[in-house]
Amino acid sequence: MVKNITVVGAGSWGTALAQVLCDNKNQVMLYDLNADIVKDVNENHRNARFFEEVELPSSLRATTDLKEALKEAEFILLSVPTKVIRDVLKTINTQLTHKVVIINASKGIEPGTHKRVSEIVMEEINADYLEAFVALTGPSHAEEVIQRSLTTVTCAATVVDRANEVQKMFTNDYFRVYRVDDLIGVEIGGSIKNVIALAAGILAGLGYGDNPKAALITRGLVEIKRLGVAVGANEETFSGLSGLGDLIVTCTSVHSRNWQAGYKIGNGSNLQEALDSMTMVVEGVRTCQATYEMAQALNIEMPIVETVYEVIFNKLDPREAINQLMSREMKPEFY
Ligand SMILES: NC(=O)C1=CN([C@@H]2O[C@H](COP(=O)(O)OP(=O)(O)OC[C@H]3O[C@@H](n4cnc5c(N)ncnc54)[C@H](O)[C@@H]3O)[C@@H](O)[C@H]2O)C=CC1
Ligand SMILES: O=C(CO)COP(=O)(O)O
Repeated sequence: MVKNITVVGAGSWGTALAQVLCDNKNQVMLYDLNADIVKDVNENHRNARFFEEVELPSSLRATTDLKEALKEAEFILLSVPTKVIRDVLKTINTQLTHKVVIINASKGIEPGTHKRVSEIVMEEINADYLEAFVALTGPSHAEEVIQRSLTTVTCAATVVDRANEVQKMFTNDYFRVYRVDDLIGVEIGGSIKNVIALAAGILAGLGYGDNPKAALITRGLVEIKRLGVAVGANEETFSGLSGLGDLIVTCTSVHSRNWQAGYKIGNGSNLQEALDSMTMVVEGVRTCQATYEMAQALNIEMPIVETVYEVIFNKLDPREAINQLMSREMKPEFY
């Protein structure tokens, strides 16, 4: 059955997911503050800011008018940087006149509050208008999804039936959605992998090869799992698409914005220079702050996250950072 979906954020991820939904014959409206993007989608069936060569489905519409965008929406798909999510939700809340399902595709944890996006949604959207929350996450770079290249992700929901529905809405011959009953786990895995991806980029920028990359992915996953289990996630979730899967793709792909920012830092830029040279959001920076705070507050050992924090926020020299990690006290691999 045709669904009516409003995608909030016409960046690279929102646009790629909107195309999947259009391919599946849904009615899709993109909402963005950027009037040039909206005009480009409506007039040229393109979003040249992010995908120069791609012709988008002609059924895809876009608007800068949030009220208009929400009028018919049964589902709202969030794909804006997590830094703006709370404010965007506050505005959405003032405009809603009917119940919606909110699907979140953004990845991050809020510094200070340590809230996941599902928790921010519950705080900001009037419960009378929120039918369910669904997280959609996994190894999926927009640059490949927009080419309709094979991709698998997973979803987790506050209402099981809605996870089934979202699976059906998105799944087709190139995009396959699993489901998992662990909202905390998928949100933690999808967010903290970006911090480890910054580290992977730093290593590459310093000229290191595959051995430390494999070590970083493996030990990074241990840290993500430690924190995740401490805040109520199931350990098994981290072996899945939202955990290991997303960690692999973000630590190994040149498409990754977090990897790219890390690479510039490894190459000698400071954080600000690295961010200034990027046009897209680098979520790992804010999530590094949040994860570092959580690790301190919960007394959880996260040496890689702490090291990334020292490099990006306190200007610790990346080579010295690696020396410190490599010379930590010897211990068993599992304890
Ligand atoms: N790009 C990717 O391959 C993937 C991205 N994600 C996540 O999706 C989220 C968005 O990422 P990208 O699409 O890469 O970001 P992006 O930087 O490409 O686009 C963000 C879009 O949000 C819009 N925006 C910013 N503030 C807004 C507001 N207040 N109201 C409406 N629109 C606003 C911007 O104009 C821009 O078009 C991030 O959390 C990212 O981690 C998740 C999976 C894949
Ligand atoms: O989450 C992503 C891939 O699954 C996107 O990661 P980047 O934001 O680092 O590009």
